[in-house]
Amino acid sequence: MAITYSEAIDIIHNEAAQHRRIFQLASETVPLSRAVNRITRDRHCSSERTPRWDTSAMDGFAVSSTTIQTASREAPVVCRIKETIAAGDVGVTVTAGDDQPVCAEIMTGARFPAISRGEPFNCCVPREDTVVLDNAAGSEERVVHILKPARANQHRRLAGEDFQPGDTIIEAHTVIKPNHIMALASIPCTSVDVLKQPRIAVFSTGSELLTPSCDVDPNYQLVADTNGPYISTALDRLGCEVDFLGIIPDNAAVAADKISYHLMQQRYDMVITTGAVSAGKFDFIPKALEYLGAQVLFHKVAMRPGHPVLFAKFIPERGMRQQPSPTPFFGLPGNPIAAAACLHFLVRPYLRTLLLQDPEEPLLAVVETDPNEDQYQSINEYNNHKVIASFKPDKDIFYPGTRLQISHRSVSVQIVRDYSSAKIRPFLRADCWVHIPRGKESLYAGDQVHVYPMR
Ligand SMILES: Nc1nc2c(c(=O)[nH]1)N[C@H]1C(S)=C(S)[C@@H](COP(=O)(O)OP(=O)(O)OC[C@H]3O[C@@H](n4cnc5c(N)ncnc54)[C@H](O)[C@@H]3O)O[C@H]1N2
Ligand code: MOO
Repeated sequence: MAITYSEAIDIIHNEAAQHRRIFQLASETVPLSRAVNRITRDRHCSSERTPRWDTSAMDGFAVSSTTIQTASREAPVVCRIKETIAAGDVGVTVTAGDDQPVCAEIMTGARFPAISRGEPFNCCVPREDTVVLDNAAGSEERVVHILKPARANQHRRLAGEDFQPGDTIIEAHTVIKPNHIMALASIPCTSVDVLKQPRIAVFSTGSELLTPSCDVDPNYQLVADTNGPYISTALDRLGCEVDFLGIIPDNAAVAADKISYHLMQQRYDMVITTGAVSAGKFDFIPKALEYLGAQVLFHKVAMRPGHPVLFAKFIPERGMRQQPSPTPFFGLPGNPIAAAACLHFLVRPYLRTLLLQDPEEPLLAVVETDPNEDQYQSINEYNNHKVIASFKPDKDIFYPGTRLQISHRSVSVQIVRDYSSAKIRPFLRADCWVHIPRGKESLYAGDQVHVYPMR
């Protein structure tokens, strides 16, 4: 008897919550270059102001805006160039002259110079608004004709206008994205303490699956393994350390042996298989779990696709080297889109709870008809709203969809056409999942639904 999707989620949260302390305590320090997609253990704040000094935003000349306020093409203000300052140079003080205004040639990002006396340098005139004259014969000093006035602080980046000491760069327990890496590097930080990465063993099952090395006998209808690569790469993108451990043939004892070998090694925090969980003669996963003494937490969930999914835990044998905690096991269904849906809506919630993340927040979207699909447009009209799909209200449904338009207020979505849990072509067009909760019998154009982007 299948349990409901929300019952399944409760069981999953409950199990994952029992293990999350291990992940929190077993954090590690990684260089910034390997931190993307990992989860911070602590909040990171800037300890410095950035930029550390006032710097120039343009290549040009640091001057006092007062000195050049009358500058024009017809009557340029002529300044002596006393210094040339590159980004990264130490701070300099320009000696003021008695007869003629002075300035410093300054590059983008270079620190603004001080001046020994008089009006401070408070702006940069871009090189394009000046004419530099060659050295006069026998003179070391160059001069520049400033052709335009400038406001105070023009092209000048003030110290601390980016980060101030104490500004939060990233909160604790947050997934590190490339923009965090940029900000962390700027403060500067070279390594981060992150939560332990879940290590996951993935197997495909089925004697019909092609292995990369096998010779194809034309008498057999062999199937390419799509779940192994999909599940492994999707988990990798979620920040897990994944080992794809190959294909298990249709044999419960072989499966039990393979899984038990890895459980004994205590290398993995989770085991995932795809296939062999429904009602067929060769659906051996439940039998293999029995051999291994696993505790089945649920088998079959009222969801589509993914109905035959199985969740269990391996209880460690007494007397193992270190007494580990139970290892969770997900037996995802073999149909590729069912495996993908179960990964998103069952395995991911487990991992989020484990890694101290809140449940994924869906987007709210309006369902639209697909103008190329006339099948539903002629039938089932109700209040002028076209019926997009009808279903038995006894399960949660997850359709692959395509997001059409995002404005600041709404997203609209189309269900992909020709959907089937065994067909890969419609899934190729999808960029999100649409969740239709249990209890709904028809989906009308204009209905609001929850949408989960595929990443
Ligand atoms: N009598 C019943 N039959 C089926 C039921 C049911 O409740 N009663 N459930 C159906 C549903 S829903 C699904 S989903 C599938 C899932 O079955 P299994 O998890 O047992 O998967 P298999 O039978 O091993 O394979 C199903 C299908 O998927 C292909 N497959 C399997 N693994 C892979 C892979 N790694 N890459 C690509 N394709 C794979 C396999 O060749 C089969 O075609 O069961 C329904 N049947
Ligand atoms: O999980 Mo099955 O679709 O519902 O193929």
